[in-house]
Amino acid sequence: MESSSGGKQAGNRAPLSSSEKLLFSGALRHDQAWAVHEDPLLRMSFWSMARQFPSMLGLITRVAWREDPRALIVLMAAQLASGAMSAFLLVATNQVLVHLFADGPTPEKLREAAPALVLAGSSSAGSVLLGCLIVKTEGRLYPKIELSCTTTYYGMMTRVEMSAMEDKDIHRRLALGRYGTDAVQRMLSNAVTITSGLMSLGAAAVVLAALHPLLVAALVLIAVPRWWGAVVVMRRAYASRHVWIDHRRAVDVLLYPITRADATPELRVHGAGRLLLRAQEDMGRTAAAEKARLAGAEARTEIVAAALSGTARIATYAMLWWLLVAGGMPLAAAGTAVLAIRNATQYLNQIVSQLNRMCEESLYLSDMNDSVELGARHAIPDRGASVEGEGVEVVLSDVTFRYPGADRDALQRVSLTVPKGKVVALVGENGSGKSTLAGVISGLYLPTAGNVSYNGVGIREADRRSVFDRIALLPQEVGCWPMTVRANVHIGDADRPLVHEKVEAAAERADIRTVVEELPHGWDSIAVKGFQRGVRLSGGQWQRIGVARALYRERDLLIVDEPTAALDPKAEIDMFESLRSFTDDGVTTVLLITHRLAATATADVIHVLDQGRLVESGSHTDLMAVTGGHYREMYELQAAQYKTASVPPPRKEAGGPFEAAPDD
Ligand SMILES: Nc1ncnc2c1ncn2[C@@H]1O[C@H](COP(=O)(O)OP(=O)(O)OP(=O)(O)O)[C@@H](O)[C@H]1O
Repeated sequence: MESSSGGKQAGNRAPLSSSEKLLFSGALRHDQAWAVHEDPLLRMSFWSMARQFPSMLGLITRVAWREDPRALIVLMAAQLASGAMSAFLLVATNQVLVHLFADGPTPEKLREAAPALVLAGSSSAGSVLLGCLIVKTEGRLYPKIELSCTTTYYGMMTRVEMSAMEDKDIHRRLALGRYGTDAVQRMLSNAVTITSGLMSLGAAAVVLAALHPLLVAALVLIAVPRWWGAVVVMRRAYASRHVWIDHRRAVDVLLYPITRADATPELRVHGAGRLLLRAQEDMGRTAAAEKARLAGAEARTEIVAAALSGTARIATYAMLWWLLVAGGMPLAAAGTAVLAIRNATQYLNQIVSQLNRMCEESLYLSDMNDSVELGARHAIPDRGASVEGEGVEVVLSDVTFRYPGADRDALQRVSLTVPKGKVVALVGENGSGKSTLAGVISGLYLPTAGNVSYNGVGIREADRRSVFDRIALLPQEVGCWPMTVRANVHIGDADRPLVHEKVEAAAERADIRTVVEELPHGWDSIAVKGFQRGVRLSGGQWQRIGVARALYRERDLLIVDEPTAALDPKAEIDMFESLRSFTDDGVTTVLLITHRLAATATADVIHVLDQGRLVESGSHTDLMAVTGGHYREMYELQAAQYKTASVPPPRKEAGGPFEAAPDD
């Protein structure tokens, strides 16, 4: 019955507000892990959850065993003992009641009840101590499990092939695993509570069965409506949460830009802020109405469950009455039965609610296991032949590359050599495949067909770490890490110890040292606003940090993709001169991707790409000699832009402020 109500809730979407229609052309639905699990959770029934419990317990126990077997043993033993304490407490309570309800003078009854009282007190004290031991052991075990899962998961993510990250489905499955790192800890906590609950419930059931077998049946009758109510309410809570989360996140999406400094001018000048505020009010009202409707439904379910359970309870007390009067049950046994039923109902509620949560967490944990396995299948191999020798020569033979899911090749049968100690330029129109080719040359992408070799070692046979170890990258978009400016340079060679003098030298060559040293906190400035010592660097300054990072790395092949896009003209000229000088040692190679053809003119070799094909190669002079050639055409187009002899005069408007003085 619970699954059907869950399904009904899933269909109960809050009505669309006019703001959602205006801004999102419908409801803004998120593509997140919880959204992926929405339907499975809503379909899950209590019985399917109960059936899954042993396998979930197995899953979590294996993780805990791997991290700290001793803590796991202590935890399990403490739980068993805690269940035993519950049983002792009930039995002792029963004995106390037997003695108190017996005939005879009160002092004597109390004396006889004393051993049972001591047992009851010891059991309670034992339960408390065991509870403390459980808390302490959990505190020892949980962080270890979380740390290990986090390290495993993020470690896997850093080793996955780029092409797997580019594959939408693989990336989505990999990314889903992120939620499992927290889930594992919560799941263990759920498992602990459920196991303790089951132990205590078992103890209560044994005591009830010993008092009278019918009492166990009565317990089930009392409990079933409560379980039903709890599960229905929880299913609705899921549905409500998902409706509400989408809404709330949509509101967050709207409100977030208001807090951002870079959005401020448009918000104020264009009135965008008022539009966003109106939208959040509008959507907030819709969400509130939906929540109120769900709260009403929950109240009705509670009433039905309480009425059914209450009726069963009355019937149980009537049965106890009958057993007392006609069946010869002692009053003490009836008292114990009432206590056992009350305790058992509490344990049941606890088990249902924790089981429900555990099922949700288990979906995230199995996502994490799935993504770690998937990541291992797509991991960059960490063994193979090492790339030896001074400098590196890269040879591409008939390389074709297609991005996962793309319907055409980004590179088609490209063959070229990137020789040692030279400046090699890659040019071509937007989308012609330059960055893709740089990705293939750097070993980030494996060719779909053809081969790439480094000093004669093929990419498929090479130990990729030794390929990466030969390369320094300066990508189009420099990574802006939320750490100090110093660390932002050092991250270029993160496997080696930080050497501040080297950081300074690299910054000097990248012409950013003075800028950094003039910051209020110098090299200790955090390169993101919003933190203490935080600073905001400009686009051009970040580009120079990127250059410093690549220089700090000091490797044989420096790949620079559009290094000057954010630089002013003087900095651009300096940058190209500086790049050229790196090859002076005759070993370092610079692979330069740029649209500024004035810079490529001094390159040793220029490769021209067009729609993924290599169409021309040679020096500037060679390529300019090709009549109707791609390179020559592009070069002449750019050169023409700078011949600015004929800047158009301002438009004449009668009486306007820029009207030229009439010729006399
Ligand atoms: N991650 C990706 N997934 C799918 N297709 C991609 C991806 N990156 C690039 N492409 C496609 O591959 C082709 C080559 O893109 P690439 O970025 O290599 O061109 P480019 O010459 O560097 O362009 P630009 O000068 O604009 O930087 C383009 O058609 C582009 O749409």
